[in-house]
Amino acid sequence: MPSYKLIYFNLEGRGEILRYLFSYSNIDFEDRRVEFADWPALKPTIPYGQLPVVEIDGVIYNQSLAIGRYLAKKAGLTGKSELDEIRVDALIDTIDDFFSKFPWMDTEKAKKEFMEKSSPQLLAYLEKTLGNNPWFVGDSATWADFFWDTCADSFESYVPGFAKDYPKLLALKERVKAIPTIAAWIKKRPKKSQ
Ligand SMILES: N[C@@H](CCC(=O)N[C@@H](CS)C(=O)NCC(=O)O)C(=O)O
Repeated sequence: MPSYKLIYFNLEGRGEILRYLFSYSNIDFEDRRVEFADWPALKPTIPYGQLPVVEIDGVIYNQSLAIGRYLAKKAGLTGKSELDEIRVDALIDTIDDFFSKFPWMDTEKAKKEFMEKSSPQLLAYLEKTLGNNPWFVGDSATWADFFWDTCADSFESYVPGFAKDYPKLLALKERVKAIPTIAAWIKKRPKKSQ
């Protein structure tokens, strides 16, 4: 088994999907959390100067979704057919587009306004895709379900209740969190949350 070190800030954000995927598969990983004060010194040593990265047997790999897809493949979480893989990737990319546009560094007011204006399109799409099924794609969980949960937790920490009118999407989050290996991770992870 290779050795894995996840390097990310001391928050959930873009690192949490990788922590979920490691945990889901019971893969041991070092969860290195960088303090913001230490980041300027570390940044020039990181490919493309952004986190998260994962060090696998001493080699650094960047881009959270490239790493996520690698881990999801190992875990059988990318979809059961090639066409299901398209559906899973489309969900991942759609949620990621939204995550990238969210004004993380702006004021609380700007975040709330962004959410009010832009989230209905995302949430309606996600709810329609889910329909009355337990998971977004196929008859079992994929990493798109996990990604929705981790990203929604980040949005929720800034704009509480942003998805309150979408009970099926909230129930999906609960289903993800109830998966035993994910529940075990959530129980043991640092309480600081974003
Ligand atoms: N597409 C990249 C985005 C990475 C990214 O935006 N990382 C942010 C934190 S979430 C970062 O490293 N910010 C610090 C910086 O750019 O100096 C990924 O998914 O890994």
